[in-house]
Amino acid sequence: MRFAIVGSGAVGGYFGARLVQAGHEVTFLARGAHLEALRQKGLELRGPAGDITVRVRAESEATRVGLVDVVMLAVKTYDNVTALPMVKTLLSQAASAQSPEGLPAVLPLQNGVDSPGELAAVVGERAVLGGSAYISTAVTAPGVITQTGTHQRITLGEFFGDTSRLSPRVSALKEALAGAGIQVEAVPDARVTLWDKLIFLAPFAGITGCSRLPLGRLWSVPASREMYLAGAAEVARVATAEGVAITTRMDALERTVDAVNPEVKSSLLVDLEQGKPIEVEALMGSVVRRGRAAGTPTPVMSTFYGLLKPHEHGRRQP
Ligand SMILES: NC(=O)C1=CN([C@@H]2O[C@H](COP(=O)(O)OP(=O)(O)OC[C@H]3O[C@@H](n4cnc5c(N)ncnc54)[C@H](OP(=O)(O)O)[C@@H]3O)[C@@H](O)[C@H]2O)C=CC1
Ligand SMILES: CC(C)(CO)C(=O)C(=O)O
Repeated sequence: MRFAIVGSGAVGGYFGARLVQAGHEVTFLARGAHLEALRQKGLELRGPAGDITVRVRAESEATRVGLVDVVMLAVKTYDNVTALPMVKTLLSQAASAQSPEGLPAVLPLQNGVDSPGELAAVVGERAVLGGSAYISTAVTAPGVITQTGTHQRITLGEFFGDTSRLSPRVSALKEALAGAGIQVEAVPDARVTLWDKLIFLAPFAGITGCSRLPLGRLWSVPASREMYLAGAAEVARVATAEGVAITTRMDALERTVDAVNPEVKSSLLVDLEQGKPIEVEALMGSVVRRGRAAGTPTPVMSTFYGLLKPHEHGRRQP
């Protein structure tokens, strides 16, 4: 398959490199020193399974890519404003070459539940899938992506249209990903998995970000634990109010958090500590706005939102 990766950082770079290794035709859209490193030295993956370097095709301009079957969108959500026009260019180049399965398509791998809608506003619903990444990676130097732990998984499915069954294009993409050694789960309705992840992640990012503490210090304090669970219940109620058949059960969520390494910080807290912009809109703002629209109160998530919003741009100028 022909892939373009828009945002070749921690997530896009990792999964893109696995696809290159499996023989797929992959173009990495990147910028700055990372782009130069990808061109000069290739993409280096460091991790528990060993270190590898793959030679890659890296571009800064979407117009130079040519025909693709799948675009993976993996910039931070606050960079969608510059990334979505690139996705539009990539898909419009391939629009006349629609396959019987319904490709080309775009697979967002971002956190939160807003990305498919934001994409659809730019490229139309038909091309848009829903996806989530479960991995812990970071760009640790230009051209270098370091993985912590061994988990790496993509969940994908349809987000618009017929979400009652696995679509042919989801099945085709699942095969390509699985063939590249990526753990992959294909689901009929990606809205469910995106919301299930947000129920866990939004209050986790909120409480660790506001307290500047890793999970373990919070989870052992009953008042903090209650606050996390109240936030999670708010996100779950908003999902239900939107008609999404979430699968998260609160007792199971508690067990999930029990099992998380107590030293783990949310990526939002890591970004805050490093003075980087944070995905406060995609994680907290989205829940607050959607709750308001559905008439579902979100007092805990609104508190996280109000406390984190001033840090939205980090040290970057808005
Ligand atoms: N990292 C992880 O372990 C996980 C991340 N996620 C989610 O995945 C998404 C991506 O996160 P992550 O991979 O960590 O982010 P990164 O910052 O590591 O990677 C994003 C990359 O996209 C680049 N980029 C942004 N805008 C453009 C543009 N217009 N043109 C070219 N390149 C661009 C960035 O460049 P620059 O550095 O110059 O800004 C950066 O290299 C987020 O929504 C995150 O929440 C989900 C699960 C796990
Ligand atoms: C929960 C965690 C740390 C898992 O990698 C995550 O996805 C995030 O904080 O963004």
